[in-house]
Amino acid sequence: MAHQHGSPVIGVIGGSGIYDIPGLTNTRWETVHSPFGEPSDKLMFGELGGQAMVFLPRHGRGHRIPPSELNFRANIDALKRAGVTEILSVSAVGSLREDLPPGTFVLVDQFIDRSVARAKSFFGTGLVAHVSLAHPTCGRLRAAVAEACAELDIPHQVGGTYLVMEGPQFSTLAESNLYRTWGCDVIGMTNMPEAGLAREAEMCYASVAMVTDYDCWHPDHDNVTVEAVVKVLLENADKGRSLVKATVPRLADRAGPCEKGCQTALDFALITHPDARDRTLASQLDAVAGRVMQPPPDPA
Ligand SMILES: CSC[C@H]1O[C@H](OP(=O)(O)O)[C@H](O)[C@@H]1O
Ligand SMILES: Nc1ncnc2[nH]cnc12
Repeated sequence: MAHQHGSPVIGVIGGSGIYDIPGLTNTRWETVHSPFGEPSDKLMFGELGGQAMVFLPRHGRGHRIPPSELNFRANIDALKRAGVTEILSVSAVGSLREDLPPGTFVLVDQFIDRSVARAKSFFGTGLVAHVSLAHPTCGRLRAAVAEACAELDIPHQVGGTYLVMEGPQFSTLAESNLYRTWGCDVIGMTNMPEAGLAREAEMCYASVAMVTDYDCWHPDHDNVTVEAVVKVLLENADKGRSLVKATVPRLADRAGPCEKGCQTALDFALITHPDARDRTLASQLDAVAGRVMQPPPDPA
């Protein structure tokens, strides 16, 4: 699917509890290959109210893949190849604040990344790039999600800091308390490097964090378990899906590239001289960085 500016294509990455989006029309599951490896699953192409969209279950259908084994690069690269311009991520998170009880949706604007065992960039030796992550999520996309939350009467907070932990074990009490002193709002295991890679791929990225538990710091609540997370997710997954359905049509008439600069993030990011570029890496980056790469010179 080649992308034309003026026709946004929304990609939804569904986290724990969101393995499909019922109600899409003209759907088909398709394998999309990436030079960075295999994405978590096939991509589901479809339409919502006449708006093209693509869905990817982050952990694969059946929740097969743990956070540290997710191929974030393949997932983002595959969505880019599928023509996606804006990514809406839906995730389960623990709350680090009393006033964000289970059932609240936090529209994340910042991350503290404590993940340690993940490939964090598409770029590397032979093609070095540094993009800005000062504002790691897209304000334009977040505003559309906020409007949809208000319309659907979903309890939500616009803005919030998501602490990314490596997992798969949940936090210790000392860690949970530390993250609270850092001013973090919610905790999860997946939004980084996902958001950073979306920025490198010049795609808008917004994160809807659905609070499922109080992690392990709250004296009046049990420590988080998968059972508790799944129970709250089952109560909230329909709201998450409705939110996607209410957000996607709001983006249909947004012509042109994002004014926040997400879709021009690579304009001043590449630092390796064209003559010094690694041809293999450059060719793998055709989808992510093709817009800004001069073809490497032929060897003499
Ligand atoms: C099932 S609890 C832990 C699991 O849930 C979250 O996943 P996602 O962000 O994809 O919804 C969390 O990050 C962990 O991966
Ligand atoms: N408390 C928690 N910590 C990490 N990831 C989570 N996903 C849902 N709840 C979580």
